[in-house]
Amino acid sequence: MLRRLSSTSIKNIPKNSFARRGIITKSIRLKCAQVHAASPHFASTPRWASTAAALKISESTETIPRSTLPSSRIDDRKVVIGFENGEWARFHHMWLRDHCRCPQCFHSVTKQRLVNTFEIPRDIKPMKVESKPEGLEVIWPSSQPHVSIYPWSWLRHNSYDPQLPNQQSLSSEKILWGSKICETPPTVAYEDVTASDDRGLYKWISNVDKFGFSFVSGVPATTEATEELVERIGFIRKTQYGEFWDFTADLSRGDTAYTNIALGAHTDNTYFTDPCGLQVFHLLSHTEGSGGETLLVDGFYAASLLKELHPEAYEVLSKVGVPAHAAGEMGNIYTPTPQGAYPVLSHANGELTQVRWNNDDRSVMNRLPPADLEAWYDAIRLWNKFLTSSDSEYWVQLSPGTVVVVDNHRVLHGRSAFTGKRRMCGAYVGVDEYRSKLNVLKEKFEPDQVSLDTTPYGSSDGRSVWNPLL
Ligand SMILES: C[N+](C)(C)CCCC[C@H](N)C(=O)O
Ligand SMILES: O=C(O)CCC(=O)C(=O)O
Repeated sequence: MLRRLSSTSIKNIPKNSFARRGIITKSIRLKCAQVHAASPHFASTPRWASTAAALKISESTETIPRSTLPSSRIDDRKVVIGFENGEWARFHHMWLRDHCRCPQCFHSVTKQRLVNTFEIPRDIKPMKVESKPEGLEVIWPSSQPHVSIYPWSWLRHNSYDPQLPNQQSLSSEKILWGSKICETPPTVAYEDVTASDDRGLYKWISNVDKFGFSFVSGVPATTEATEELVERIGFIRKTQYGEFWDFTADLSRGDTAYTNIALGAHTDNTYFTDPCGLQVFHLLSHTEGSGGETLLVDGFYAASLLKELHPEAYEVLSKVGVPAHAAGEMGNIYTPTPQGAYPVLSHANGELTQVRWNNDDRSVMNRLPPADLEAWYDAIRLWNKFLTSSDSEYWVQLSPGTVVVVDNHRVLHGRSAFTGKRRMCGAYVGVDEYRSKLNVLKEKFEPDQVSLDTTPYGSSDGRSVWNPLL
């Protein structure tokens, strides 16, 4: 959830002035601090609060005695854990047995479940539970002889009844940006990204995770070096345009990218069920002409402004599916499955997770109830207004040696028209390959507390079976 904490609601801002020049707004997760340059559009410069809200579950009616270990007791269908700080959580017996991660129940190398969930009696109940230093020990009934141990930090992280606060958030903060990002664009040097210790690679991918894009400077202006760089993130995603592309304005493929016309801010692959995660561009040369500037727009930033100032339009863009196609070559007609199922703004758990927008590739809007049609067009007009505002647009002239990688689920890209001979190369990487690499590098450089707490007795290969991502 991206929220801004401020003493002045943004709603006091005049309806049509949406520029938040220079705001860099971080998502609010467990802590929030806002950095912003007061915008002339603000009726009054809001004081951004910074707060680290740590709420305590005070639902418990029990006063659980403080002790060096959490308390544990068996209820009729759940085990109740009383943590040292007074918080408590309950876990169903069935859930505990299903989540045993001893070597018999969970493959310690493949990290796959071995226990047969469906042979666990629905009314299974522990014979005994005991609080041990390494975690909750559960002794299951002799009819189902088994002893399980659940690390305390893992139980707390996975609490669901209730879900305890302050669990280390596994999703990282997002820094939303407008045109002022041009002052400090996220950049990592090629020599760092290609260093064998992967620290620079982690910095690069972390930039993408945080900002939705990042440059790499000092890259040899060759397809070979660029391809190798992309593959440090993950294998290249092959599409109807090939694998690693080296393209120019020759219409060699049935898409306007292979022309010299201007392309408005868009995300690629809206015609795929699963649009690529990353898109990499490296301008190798541009001679005998001009133009061809690259446009980047933070779709999450634009969406956050739309949500604040035109919540009804935000709602429409979050609900109405948009059909799309790629049909520029006789050998294929791509449409997502199901066609028209995916809105401009997708959400999960109430959070904006993906922007899908390419008005050029949009097919016929033939599923809208007639009464909603004008509202949808009004919504995309507002959306376009936010995307194309000088406050949102970040124009940058790429040059040989500078690679840009873009999170195609968040940042829109485009280009200005150009003349002359322009050669661009790059590739797609799947969203899961990108996120997997980020997970692996986080595990290496910034391991989460649960993994740290449990690795001593939860891993055979350096990856804890209690890793909270599993
Ligand atoms: C392969 N390369 C990136 C050069 C061009 C791909 C065309 C992308 C298409 N216009 C879309 O919006 O998905
Ligand atoms: O040529 C460019 O700079 C970008 C082309 C483009 O938008 C694309 O290939 O998706």
